Amino acid sequence: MLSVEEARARILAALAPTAPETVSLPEAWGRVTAEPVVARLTQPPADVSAMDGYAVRAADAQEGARLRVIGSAPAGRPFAGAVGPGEAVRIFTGGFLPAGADSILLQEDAEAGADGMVLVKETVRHGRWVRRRGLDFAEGEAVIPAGRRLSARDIGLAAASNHAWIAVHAAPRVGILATGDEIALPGDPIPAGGIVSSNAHALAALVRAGGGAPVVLPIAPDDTAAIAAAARAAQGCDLLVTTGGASVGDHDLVQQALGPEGFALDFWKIAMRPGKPLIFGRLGRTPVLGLPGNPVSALVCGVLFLLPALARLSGLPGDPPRTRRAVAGAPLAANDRRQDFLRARLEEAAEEGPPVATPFPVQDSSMLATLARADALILRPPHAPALPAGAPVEVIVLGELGL
Ligand SMILES: Nc1nc2c(c(=O)[nH]1)N[C@H]1C(S)=C(S)[C@@H](COP(=O)(O)OP(=O)(O)OC[C@H]3O[C@@H](n4cnc5c(N)ncnc54)[C@H](O)[C@@H]3O)O[C@H]1N2
Ligand code: MOO
Repeated sequence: MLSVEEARARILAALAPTAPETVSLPEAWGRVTAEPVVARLTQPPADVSAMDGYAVRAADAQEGARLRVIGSAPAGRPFAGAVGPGEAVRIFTGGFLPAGADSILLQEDAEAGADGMVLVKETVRHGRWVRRRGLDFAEGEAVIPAGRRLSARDIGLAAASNHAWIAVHAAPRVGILATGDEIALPGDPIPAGGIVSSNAHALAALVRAGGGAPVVLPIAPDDTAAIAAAARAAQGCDLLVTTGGASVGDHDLVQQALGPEGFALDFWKIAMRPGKPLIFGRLGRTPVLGLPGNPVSALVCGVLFLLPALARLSGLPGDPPRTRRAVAGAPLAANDRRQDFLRARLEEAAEEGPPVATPFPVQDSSMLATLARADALILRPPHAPALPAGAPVEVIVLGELGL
């Protein structure tokens, strides 16, 4: 059995970022830049006022001085002339600083007279309230690097630097194929001995959280021909994810079904719990991630392997999920050779210190309710010794992953 780290490394090594495409700014949020965004202008384009007030020469604007107001410079309508000695120009936030002026007299520090003069009530410091040309960024500057997932802030920056379109990696299309005779879609009639399929829906949501576009395929029964046909249909996807049929039972048919289709197995089985019978390989050009059917196993494998795979396909490195330090809220048993991921509640420490992670007492991999209520997964490395309550542990915080 492979370690979690080795399995993840092999999955990532087999994946390449999707091709770039050009999308409009509102579409670009959450996507990963395929090339740097280079500013097409300098911002601000000129020295501008940061406040409403008067553009003045600081040398003239001593407390008690009276300056002649010779014009006005609102944002978008620069004053054409120049400010000479003893003069001022009425200016508003964002207005271009007129020639000759070097500072702004704040409106609150001035008193306009009916005679076209303005009284300086507070001495003006040279350069005060002037935003220099290029303060924010300069034309030609790479304001956003390639390989960055675009935040709302980045979208604003791209717009300000005069880009209406951005080259990003295509959102990875992930085919999701749930298999099993016993499963039915929520709301559909449930066959005798059947259960409702939760995996496809949960995984589709996880794919969205990871920046991908889920393509949920119809459920395939435990029948090699049906599984093969469904998998063939999904070959246009950047990744095919199956759930169920990954284990050793007579009805666990994913490998049997895909074999004759030319499936090349990379590995099967990982030293982890839940999630041992994970399959990874390639069907033609399409990488295939075969997740176990147990709902918690499928989602935990989704966190550990599918999210990094989505990141890699999206143009990011595909780092493992970030772990944080916590302390055990209950004693933990010694672990065997499989790395364990325990569903746990996470609570702030009573006093200062790391949060407290308390595992749910029953960790059966069919139990979705405990997964939904869990805030975190406690990592228990292979062969970890028993730990008392209060001992330090590493946790993956599920909320941080958007799950
Ligand atoms: N003799 C052994 N039996 C099992 C082993 C083993 O090593 N030796 N491994 C166990 C482990 S661990 C897991 S995990 C499961 C994984 O099995 P499969 O991937 O083959 O999944 P299925 O057998 O098809 O289903 C398992 C379980 O999950 C339910 N299921 C399946 N699909 C869905 C779905 N879309 N939504 C909700 N629930 C689903 C299914 O009804 C089963 O109850 O194998 C163990 N057995
Ligand atoms: O690994 Mo299975 O996923 O333990 O239930």
